[in-house]
Amino acid sequence: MTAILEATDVHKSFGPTHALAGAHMSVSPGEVLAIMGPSGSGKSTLLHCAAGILPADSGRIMYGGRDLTAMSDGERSQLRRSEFGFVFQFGQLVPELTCLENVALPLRMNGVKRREAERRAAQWLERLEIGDVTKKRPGEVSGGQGQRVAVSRALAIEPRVVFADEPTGALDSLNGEQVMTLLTKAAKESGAAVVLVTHEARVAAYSDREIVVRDGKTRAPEFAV
Ligand SMILES: Nc1ncnc2c1ncn2[C@@H]1O[C@H](COP(=O)(O)OP(=O)(O)OP(=O)(O)O)[C@@H](O)[C@H]1O
Repeated sequence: MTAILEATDVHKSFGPTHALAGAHMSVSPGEVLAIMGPSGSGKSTLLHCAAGILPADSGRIMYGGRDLTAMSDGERSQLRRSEFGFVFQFGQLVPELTCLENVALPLRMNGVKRREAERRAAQWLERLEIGDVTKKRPGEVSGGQGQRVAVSRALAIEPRVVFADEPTGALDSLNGEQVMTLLTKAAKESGAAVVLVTHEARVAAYSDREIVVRDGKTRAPEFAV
C-alpha cells in the first residue's frame, strides 16, 4: 500500500550532536510501525521530525503527497491538530480538566461544539474500557487508566497517523499490554497508521513492521547488529 507518511534521508543536529544522520521511515494507512533502538540513538527525534514537531535540518518528509518541510509553522500545527494524534509517556493530560474534558479538548480545538465533543469523548472512553473515569481528574486515576485516557484523546479526532513515544514506558507489563492492545485495535479499526517508538521488544511485538535506529541512522532489524 502507498505510504501515508514517508521520511527520506533526514538529518537533525542539536549543536554538536548529530541526532539523525540519514534516517528513513515510511508507514501506510492501517499499519503499525515500531521504531526501535538503544537509548539516545535518535528514535524520538525521528518521531518528532516525522510529525512536524521539530524541523529537520535536511531531508524530505512527505505526508499524503505534501512536503511537511516546505509548510509554514501555521500549516504544520493545523495539520498536527486535525490529522495527527499523539500519545507520550508522561504528562500529556491537563490536570485541571476531567478525563472527559481532556478527551474532548482536541475536538473542541478543531471547532466541534462542546456537547458533541463530550458525546464523542464519552464514546472513546467506553471503547477504551474506562467509561467510569469520565468525571475524574487525571490525578485521581491510575497510571494505566490515565494512559487509556491519553489514547482516547489521541484517537478522538480520528487521526490519520498516531504517534506514540514509549506509550507504555511508565506502566507495569499488564497495563502496558492492555494499552497496546486497545491502541492498536482502535487504530486498525479506523485505518490510522501508528508510528510507535519503543526500546522494548514486547511492545514492538504489537507492530506490523520494525525499523531500528542506531547512531541516527535507520535500518531494517535483520541488518542490525
Ligand atoms: N532538545 C535536544 N537538545 C539537545 N540534544 C538533544 C535534544 N533532543 C535529543 N538530543 C540528543 O539527540 C540524541 C538522540 O536523542 P533521542 O531522544 O532522539 O534518542 P532516543 O533514541 O529517543 O533515546 P531514548 O530511548 O533514551 O528516549 C541524543 O544524543 C540526545 O541527547
